[in-house]
Amino acid sequence: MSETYDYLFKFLIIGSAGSGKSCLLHHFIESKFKDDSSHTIGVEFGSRIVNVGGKSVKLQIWDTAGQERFRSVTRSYYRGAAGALLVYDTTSRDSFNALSNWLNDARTLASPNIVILLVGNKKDLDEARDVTFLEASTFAQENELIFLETSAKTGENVEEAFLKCSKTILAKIDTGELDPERIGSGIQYGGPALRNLQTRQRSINKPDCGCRV
Ligand SMILES: Nc1nc2c(ncn2[C@@H]2O[C@H](COP(=O)(O)OP(=O)(O)OP(=O)(O)O)[C@@H](O)[C@H]2O)c(=O)[nH]1
Repeated sequence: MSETYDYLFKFLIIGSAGSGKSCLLHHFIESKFKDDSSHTIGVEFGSRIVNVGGKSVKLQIWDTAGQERFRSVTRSYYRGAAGALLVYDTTSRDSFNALSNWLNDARTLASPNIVILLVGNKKDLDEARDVTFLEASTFAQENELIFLETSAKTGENVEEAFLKCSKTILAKIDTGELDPERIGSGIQYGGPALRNLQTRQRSINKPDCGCRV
């Protein structure tokens, strides 16, 4: 069955091992907590169509391994991402301290206009909290990131994280700050918009691939 959507966005989930990236993806796709999650080997993939401000958007999401030994593999998936969830664990200062490195990788290896949402996960473990909301929101402000705390266990703010990132990308398309037609933008048109684009491409004698992610 063919899927119809207005846009397709390539998303990444990055951050330290054990911060809950796979559980966030699983909750977003399956609406439940993955309680037997083990370390990701390389990358995993999920996709879902969401409605954002009246537009249907297919999110193509790459969940990357946080372990250092997979860094060279995971880095190769950064290219052409439109959005990223940069995840730390609110109960782990080490995962918070590592954010600058992850951010640097995302900004240098993915699209320069990538929209990044900082996610403080494991919000449900408040008694074990090691990073305050205030210091993380200060970090987010200093680095021009959107910020949310989530729990992949209870599902709190999981949907919101993906939707907020998508909404920001759509707003940037509307203002012209992001150009879906730029190769490597991490954005594709779907449905009628894609057909129009392909017709235009054919008329100027370019290959009809429609693939811009
Ligand atoms: N209490 C609680 N535990 C969580 C939450 N999210 C993940 N976990 C647990 O944290 C551990 C690591 O979760 P994963 O999703 O596998 O972590 P990851 O970031 O994908 O790890 P890597 O694949 O190694 O990079 C698992 O034992 C999860 O059950 C959460 O929101 N709350």
